[in-house]
Amino acid sequence: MMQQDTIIALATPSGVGAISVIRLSGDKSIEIVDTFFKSIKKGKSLKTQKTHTIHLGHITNNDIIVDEVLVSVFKNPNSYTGENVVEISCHGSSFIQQEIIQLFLQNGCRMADNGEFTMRAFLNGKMDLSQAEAVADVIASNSEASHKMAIQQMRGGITNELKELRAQLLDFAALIELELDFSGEDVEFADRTKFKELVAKITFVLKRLIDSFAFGNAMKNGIPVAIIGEPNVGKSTLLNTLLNEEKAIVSDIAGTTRDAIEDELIIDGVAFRFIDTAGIRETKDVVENIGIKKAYEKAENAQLIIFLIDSNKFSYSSEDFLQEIKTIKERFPNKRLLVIANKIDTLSCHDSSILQSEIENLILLSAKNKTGIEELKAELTSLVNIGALSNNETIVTNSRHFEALNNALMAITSVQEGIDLEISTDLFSIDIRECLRHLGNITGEYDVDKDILGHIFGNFCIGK
Ligand SMILES: Nc1nc2c(c(=O)[nH]1)N(C=O)[C@@H](CNc1ccc(C(=O)N[C@@H](CCC(=O)O)C(=O)O)cc1)CN2
Ligand SMILES: Nc1nc2c(ncn2[C@@H]2O[C@H](COP(=O)(O)OP(=O)(O)OP(=O)(O)O)[C@@H](O)[C@H]2O)c(=O)[nH]1
Ligand SMILES: [Mg+2]
Repeated sequence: MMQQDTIIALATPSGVGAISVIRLSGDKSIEIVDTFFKSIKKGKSLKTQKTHTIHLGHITNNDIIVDEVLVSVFKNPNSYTGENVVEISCHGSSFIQQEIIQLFLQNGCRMADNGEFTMRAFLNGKMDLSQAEAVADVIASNSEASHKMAIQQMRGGITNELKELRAQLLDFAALIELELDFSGEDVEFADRTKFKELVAKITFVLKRLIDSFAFGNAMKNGIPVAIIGEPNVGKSTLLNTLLNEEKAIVSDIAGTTRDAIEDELIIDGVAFRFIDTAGIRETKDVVENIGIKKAYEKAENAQLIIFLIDSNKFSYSSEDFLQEIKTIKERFPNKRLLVIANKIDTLSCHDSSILQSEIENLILLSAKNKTGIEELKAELTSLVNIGALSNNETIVTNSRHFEALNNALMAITSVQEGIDLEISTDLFSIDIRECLRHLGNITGEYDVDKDILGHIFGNFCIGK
């Protein structure tokens, strides 16, 4: 499916830089650039150059030199898009970038849409859809973990995981459908034992991939960590200390924070999204109550909860202190909870050692004096199991893939039920086809809906 137009876009960020790259793709890209390119070697034409070669010369317009440039030539089908591609590396002035792009727009090119280079790479079979999607993730990755997952995906992670199983299922689908053609004659082409094994294997792999999504999604977008506790315990101070920035207002007035305030911090290659919330207490203030409700919601949706208590509370009453921890644990029975005693600087050494010894797994820190912060960070990273990442297991991070995997699992479960109930083959052959369709959706194997492509590539930047 060859695209007709030759497209052009700035591949590097707009604005001034040392060098900028302008990229063209399409049938006519080489000859269009050739018209305005004067090689330093007299009479050298780009059209006769080999693929993957670089040429020094000038881009000229009506004999006026626009810039001295390096031009790279990639020839169909040996390029990123699979089409003829030309890249012009010019000096990174905004004026030069615009002059060159305008020149080619007036001479047979059109502006590329968002992600159109990568969409063409997909349409020309250079990569499958899940790999093309991963290109956007690679560009967006901002931590070691998100980068690792995106690169793995771009290299075909999920595709490789499913390719073989899908091919085997396809074979069975064909055999079973063949049986249907001979339905009167009671023949069995498909080996039932092998088929059952395959269905079990597919179910197993799908479940593992589906299970990886919660982790993968959190790692990609930053693991949400809600900071909650009573007013004035130092939640906003902790947020600011972690971020090393005066992000939230701090004051000794109880009820300072109303709205949830959040920002991302990368610790040991993992992105965490810390969410400071309104202090939880009984109040008649309408706005404050909205904030408190929100605090509970944030905690509910977070992956981890940091529960902050003022250490001084322990000095007044260790029972109240313990009761508060108990209450919050009961409120969030299914959450990872980190209990932190703050303002440890105001406690005597004696009191803090009692505190430490009496309560298990308590982290003591001073958000204000920045002590105990490294211990907290170490605790946070230890709670995140990045073992899966280092084992190079495929981790699903894309919600479109997650949905397709769930649909495929539903279909294969129906197949399994069909086998168990020994219903006639023609009934579950539909479910096999359904499963194949959903698996094919991930890689874009079947005719992909134009809207879906538009949606996927519309989120890319221009020039990618
Ligand atoms: N200058 C530049 N840098 C870039 C890209 C690009 O398009 N241009 N890329 C864009 O994202 C990435 C690299 N990806 C690329 C993937 C394939 C091919 C390519 O030419 N493939 C051919 C030939 C392979 C060969 O024979 O060496 C092919 O697949 O047939 C180029 C870049 C990152 N860096
Ligand atoms: N001594 C001491 N004071 C602290 C510490 N952390 C915070 N504070 C002080 O405690 C007061 C309340 O701090 P905030 O960070 O605004 O408390 P908060 O939990 O966000 O309060 P609300 O937003 O009202 O729920 C401020 O005066 C801080 O300076 C600490 O570690 N030691
Ligand atoms: Mg606050």
